[in-house]
Amino acid sequence: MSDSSKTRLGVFGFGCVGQGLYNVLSHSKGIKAEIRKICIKNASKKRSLPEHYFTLDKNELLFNDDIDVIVELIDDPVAAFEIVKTALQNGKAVVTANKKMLADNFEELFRLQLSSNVPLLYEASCCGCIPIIRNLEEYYDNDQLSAVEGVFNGSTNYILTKMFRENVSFETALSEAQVNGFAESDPSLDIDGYDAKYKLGIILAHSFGLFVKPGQLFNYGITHISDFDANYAKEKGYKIKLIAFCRKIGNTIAAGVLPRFITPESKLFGIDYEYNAVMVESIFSEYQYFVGKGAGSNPTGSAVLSDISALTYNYKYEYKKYQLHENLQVSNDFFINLYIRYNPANPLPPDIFEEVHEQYVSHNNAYMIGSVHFDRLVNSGIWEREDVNIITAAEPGIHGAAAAAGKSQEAELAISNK
Ligand SMILES: NC(=O)C1=CN([C@@H]2O[C@H](COP(=O)(O)OP(=O)(O)OC[C@H]3O[C@@H](n4cnc5c(N)ncnc54)[C@H](OP(=O)(O)O)[C@@H]3O)[C@@H](O)[C@H]2O)C=CC1
Ligand SMILES: N[C@@H](CC=O)C(=O)O
Repeated sequence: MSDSSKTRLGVFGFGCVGQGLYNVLSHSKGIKAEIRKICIKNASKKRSLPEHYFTLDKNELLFNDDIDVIVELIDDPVAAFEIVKTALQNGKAVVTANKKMLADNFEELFRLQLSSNVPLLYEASCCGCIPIIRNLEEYYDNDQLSAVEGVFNGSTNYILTKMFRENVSFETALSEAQVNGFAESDPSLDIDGYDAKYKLGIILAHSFGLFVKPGQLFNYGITHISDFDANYAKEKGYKIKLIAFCRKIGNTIAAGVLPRFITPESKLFGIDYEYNAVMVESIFSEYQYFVGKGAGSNPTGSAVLSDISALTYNYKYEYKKYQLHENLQVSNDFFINLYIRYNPANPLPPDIFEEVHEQYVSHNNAYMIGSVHFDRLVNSGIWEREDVNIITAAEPGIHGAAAAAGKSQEAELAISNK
């Protein structure tokens, strides 16, 4: 017999996260919730729960009066969007972990929450069990944020840690990330920086009130990192981590996903394996760091459970930064310090660097480090070249055109004063 005082859950998906949710829920004492039905895709898979839990028919959950909350944990973003939309339209609150589905349809889902007055929660979609979205919504509701950045993808961090700390090959480390359930079903989403970008899109809405399509943000992954790049990092005492960043510069937000050299002094240096970290920089509270497992069955299941619990006290996102109506926009009109390694037989376009701080040329490899206008980088297409790798310098020096103009004026003055 079921207890009618419990929140009744209809769960889509019983893979890594779905099973994590089941496990965490069955060990949680405080929460009054029970799984009523689980919709899966493949009838032939062996399941760890009795058969009566499962169905292949989504309508058995979506149009079931005995189900209060839909928990969407599938790996198909298109099917997930239909499920989430139908649930909200039919008055069922939704919890999801699906960052691609959210990022692709964010504004529509925001408007659907308003028109249906039904909550959609998605803490698990960003950085596993780190409670970043609710903190951005609640704790930082009045503090003015200047930047949010960090390690937003567990698989790439796991792969880079394995490569750097244990000398494991990229391929072996990736297959371990897959076996552990960290990687997406299509792992190119992880290693090419798309997954981190989807999370960045969600974080942009809760940090700066912006709804940005994934196509508006530049992402560059970790697949181009060569032995030469790894040795360069090791000689300097650096690690390499995939970093998602957004930084307010005047009325624009500089944002993107790129690998970055991390110095031992950085708080991100010790964030290894599947751990994620989010640095929040704000005017009044200054720097704060959130650290936790960014992927995996139980950590992600616990973030999903936390949202289910939040629904029991009628929590919903208010999109407080969006309500501020600040005149902000994401733009590539900013400067950033980059390391660009290339084959000296195929030189870089001459105008790619604004200023060169360091350069090296040998028979097979060359690199330059210096300040690059981000829009010029994006439009150059050099990021498509097989011989090129791009890593943000240890001091990213992200700044706007005004600061750059000020700097060159200063330089001119310094020269004329000599
Ligand atoms: N793994 C992780 O660490 C994290 C994952 N996420 C996100 O959580 C979601 C789930 O990931 P994960 O558990 O790893 O994925 P898995 O591949 O482990 O599991 C996917 C599940 O979805 C089911 N499924 C797929 N399509 C449908 C459909 N159309 N209808 C019903 N069920 C369907 C599959 O069914 P069947 O079992 O029959 O094949 C399977 O049970 C993804 O959006 C992912 O990005 C978020 C944070 C962390
Ligand atoms: N594939 C993702 C899973 C969690 O979001 C990752 O590796 O971070």
